[in-house]
Amino acid sequence: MTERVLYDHNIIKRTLTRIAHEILEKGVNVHDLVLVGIKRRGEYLAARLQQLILDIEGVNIPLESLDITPYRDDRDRSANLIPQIQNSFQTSLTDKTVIIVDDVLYTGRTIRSAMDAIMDAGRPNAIRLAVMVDRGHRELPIRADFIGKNIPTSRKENISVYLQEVDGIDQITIC
Ligand SMILES: O=P(O)(O)OC[C@H]1O[C@H](OP(=O)(O)OP(=O)(O)O)[C@H](O)[C@@H]1O
Ligand SMILES: O=c1cc[nH]c(=O)[nH]1
Repeated sequence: MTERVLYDHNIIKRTLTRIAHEILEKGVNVHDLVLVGIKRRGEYLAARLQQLILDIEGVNIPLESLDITPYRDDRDRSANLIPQIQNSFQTSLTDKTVIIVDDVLYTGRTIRSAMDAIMDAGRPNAIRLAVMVDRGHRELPIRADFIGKNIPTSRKENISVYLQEVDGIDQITIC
């Protein structure tokens, strides 16, 4: 199938700026926020949000990245991988408002894994979710609090979020 560009660099930039403002408008104390970007592209989106919030509010919010692999529901459960991740956050998440950041929200399984990893590391006051694209087809009762673009898809379609830091270009495509 042909790959079609839906959104370019300018729209991605504008969308992230809007999400940064929405996060700040939510009424939480900006000093209680922690961003957790899901590897791999969520990590870079979270870093961009961190910079935007610094530009807007003058506050440098802690940024963490998370590899959810040990928490996947299709992992080999005989391998005892979970303890390795328990101390992987530099920032204490207890009593914080943790904002998980990812590029695409689909079945919701990645976010379920991320929430388990976060809960194993501490007891946040709240966990919120920011995604660049919500493509639907949830298999779990998970929704995003901050959504860049809602892109209705069929299961056969594929959404790709390309980022400068990883792919050398910013664009969102469907194929
Ligand atoms: O809601 P879900 O069904 O869990 O899907 C969303 C996840 O799928 C993609 O990651 P993928 O597993 O393809 O790995 P990648 O980040 O390396 O692209 C995407 O980056 C999200 O993290
Ligand atoms: O736990 C997970 C995470 C992502 N994808 C899955 O299928 N399971």
